[in-house]
Amino acid sequence: MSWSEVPWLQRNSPTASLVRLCERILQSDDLAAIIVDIAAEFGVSNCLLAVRSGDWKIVAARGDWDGPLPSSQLDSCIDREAAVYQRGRPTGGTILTPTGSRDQHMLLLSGARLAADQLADALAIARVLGRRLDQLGVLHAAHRQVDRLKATMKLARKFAGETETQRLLEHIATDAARLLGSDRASIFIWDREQRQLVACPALGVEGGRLFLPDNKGLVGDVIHSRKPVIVDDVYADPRFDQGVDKKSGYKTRNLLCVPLFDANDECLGAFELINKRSGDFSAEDLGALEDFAIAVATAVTNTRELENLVRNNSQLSEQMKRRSNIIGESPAMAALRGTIDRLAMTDLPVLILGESGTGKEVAATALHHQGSRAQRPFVAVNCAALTETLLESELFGHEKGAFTDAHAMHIGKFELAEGGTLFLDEIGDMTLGGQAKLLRVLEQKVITRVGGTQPIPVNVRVVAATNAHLAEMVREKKFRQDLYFRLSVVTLEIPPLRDRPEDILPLSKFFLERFCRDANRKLLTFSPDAEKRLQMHQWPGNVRELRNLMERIAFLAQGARVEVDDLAFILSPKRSDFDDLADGVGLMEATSSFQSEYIKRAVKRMQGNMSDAAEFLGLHRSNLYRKMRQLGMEVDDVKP
Ligand SMILES: Nc1ncnc2c1ncn2[C@@H]1O[C@H](COP(=O)(O)OP(=O)(O)OP(=O)(O)O)[C@@H](O)[C@H]1O
Repeated sequence: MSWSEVPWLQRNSPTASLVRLCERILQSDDLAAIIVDIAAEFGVSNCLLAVRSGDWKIVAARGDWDGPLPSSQLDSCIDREAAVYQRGRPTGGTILTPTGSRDQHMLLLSGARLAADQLADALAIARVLGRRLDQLGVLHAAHRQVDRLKATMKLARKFAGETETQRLLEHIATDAARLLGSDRASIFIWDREQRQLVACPALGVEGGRLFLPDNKGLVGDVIHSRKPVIVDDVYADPRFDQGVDKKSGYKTRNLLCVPLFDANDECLGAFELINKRSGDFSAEDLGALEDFAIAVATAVTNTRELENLVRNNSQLSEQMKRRSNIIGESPAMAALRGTIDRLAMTDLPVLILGESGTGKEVAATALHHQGSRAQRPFVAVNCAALTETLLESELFGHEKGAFTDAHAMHIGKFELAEGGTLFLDEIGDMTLGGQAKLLRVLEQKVITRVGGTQPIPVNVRVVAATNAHLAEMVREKKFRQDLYFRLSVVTLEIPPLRDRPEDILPLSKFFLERFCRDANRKLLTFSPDAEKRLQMHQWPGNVRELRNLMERIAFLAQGARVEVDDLAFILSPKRSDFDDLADGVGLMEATSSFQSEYIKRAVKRMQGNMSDAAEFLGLHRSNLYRKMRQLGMEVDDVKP
C-alpha cells in the first residue's frame, strides 16, 4: 500500500485534510506560511502564534488580532496545558491552545464560523506545530552555532597574525562584543604572582588597563571556581564589584563571564561580555563565548610566548653587545678597536690570532655587533671539540636517518647562522678532511646536510680564530694553504696580556665591578699594593685568568678593599710568576733571580722610565741603580 492509499487520506475521510495539513507543517520551515495554512484549514480570519518570553509576543500572524493579547488566559492555558474555546468576541468564536513547544508557544484562532467542536482538531494541529517549532529551534540554533564557529575561526586566523598581547586583546574584545551582540567585552589576565587580574581593554579607564585583586568580584569567582557565570541583574548579585563601574563611569546591567584555559588546562584568566544589546545573555551565548574563548586562549598564549622570546632575544643580544665591549687602554687594544670599526661593515673573512684567553671571541662578537649583521645570529663552534664526522654534521646538519644515531633532522650551524656570523674557534684543530669540506662550502656558499641531496644556499660571514701558529702549520702541511688564504683575508693579532700591562687595571676594575654586582655587594677597590701585585703578574691564562680571579675575589674577599694578601692567596707563586725560575738553586740565587726579573718587569711596565720604575718599586732612583749594579744588571738590559 502506498501513502496515498491510506484510508485517512481518502477524499471522503473526515481526517484527510487535517493529516495533509500535519504533513505540510512538518515539512515547512516558513512559519508565516504555516499560520496562513492553519487559518485556511479552520476557516478563520485570524490565526496567531505567540510565545511567552517574559511577556507574550506575536511570532507569526494571519489577520489582525483585535485588541491586546489575553495574557492571563494564555498563561493559564500554558500552565494547565489545556486548550479553551470561547464565544462572544465580536469576530465570533476563539480557540486558545498550547503547542507543547519547549519555548512555550500558544496558537490562537478566531473567526465568525469557528465552532466549539473544532477545539480537538485545533489542539492536535497545535501539538504538531509545537513539535515542528522545537525541530526548527534546534535547527536554527545549529545554524547559528555553525555561523558563529565560522566567524570565530575567521577571527582566530586574524588573531594568529597578531604579535602584541595588548593589541590582540583589544581586537578580541571588539570582535567578541560585535559577534555576540553585547555592548562591551573585557579580557582579564590572571597575574598569579601579584594576585591580581589585569583587565584589558578597560574602556573608560586611563591607560586602558585596570588592576583588580584576584579574589574580588564575579571575575574572581569565575577564575577560582573555573566555572562560567551568567548574571541578569548584576546589582542584585552580592558578588558583583561595583567599584569597577564607579571607576569607569559605565553602568553594567547584565554580564556573561567564562574562564580562559591554556592547552595544559591552566586558568589564564577570564573573558567577560557586558550588557547584551537585547535582553539577557542566554545559554546559547555562553556556548558561543566558550568556543570563542578557546581561540582567544590559544592566541594569548602564542603572543605571550612570542613576546617573551622577543624580550629574551633582545636581552640576550644586549648582553652579547655588552660582552663584546673591548676593554683596555693599551695601544694594541686601541688599534684593535679601530680595525674592528673598519672591518665590521664589510663581509671580509677575518682570522683572529692570539694565545688562549686573550679575547679572540670578544673581538669576533664585536665584529658581529658593530656590523650590518648585528640583528642576525652569532653562532660559535669550537672545532677542537669535534671529531671529523661530528664536525660535518655540526656545521652542515644532517637529515633524519643519515646515520645510526640520526633519529631526527638536525639543522647545522651554517644554517643557524644564516644572515649572521659563524665563529669557528680553534680552527687550527680541524682535521684535514674537515678543512676540505669547509673550504668547499666557503667557495660555493652552499651546504648539503649529511645524508641529504638538496643544496642549501648560505649567507654567512665567517670569522675564525686560533691560538696555534697557523702559518707554521701550513708550512708543515698540517693546515691547508688554500683554506688559510681564504680565512685570513684579514688577520687580527691579539697580544698576550703580559705584553699590554696598561690593560690590567682597567680589565680588573671592569670585571670586579661586574662580579660585585652579581654577588650583590658594594663595589670593592684595590689597595695600591694590590694594584702593583696585579701588574707584576705574568697572566699566563691572559684575560680569562684575570676575569676568573676577579670573580673569586668578588665572592671571597672579606674587606671593603682588595689587599695584596687577597691576591697572594690566589696568585700563588707556584702557579705563575716563578714557574720560569730554575729549580734546585739556592735561596740567595733564587732571590737574586727574582729581584732581577721583578726589576725588569717594573721598568717594562713604566715603559723604560727609570724614575717611575723606582717609584713603583718603592726605591729612590739612585738606590734602584745601585741594586741593579749589585745584581749585575745593565740599564740597557732592562729597557724595553
Ligand atoms: N678586551 C677585553 N675586554 C673585556 N673582556 C675581555 C677582553 N678580552 C677578554 N675578555 C674576557 O676574557 C674571557 C676570555 O676571552 P675569550 O673567550 O674571548 O678569549 P679567547 O681568546 O677566545 O680564548 P680561547 O682561545 O681559549 O677560546 C672572556 O670572559 C672575555 O669576555
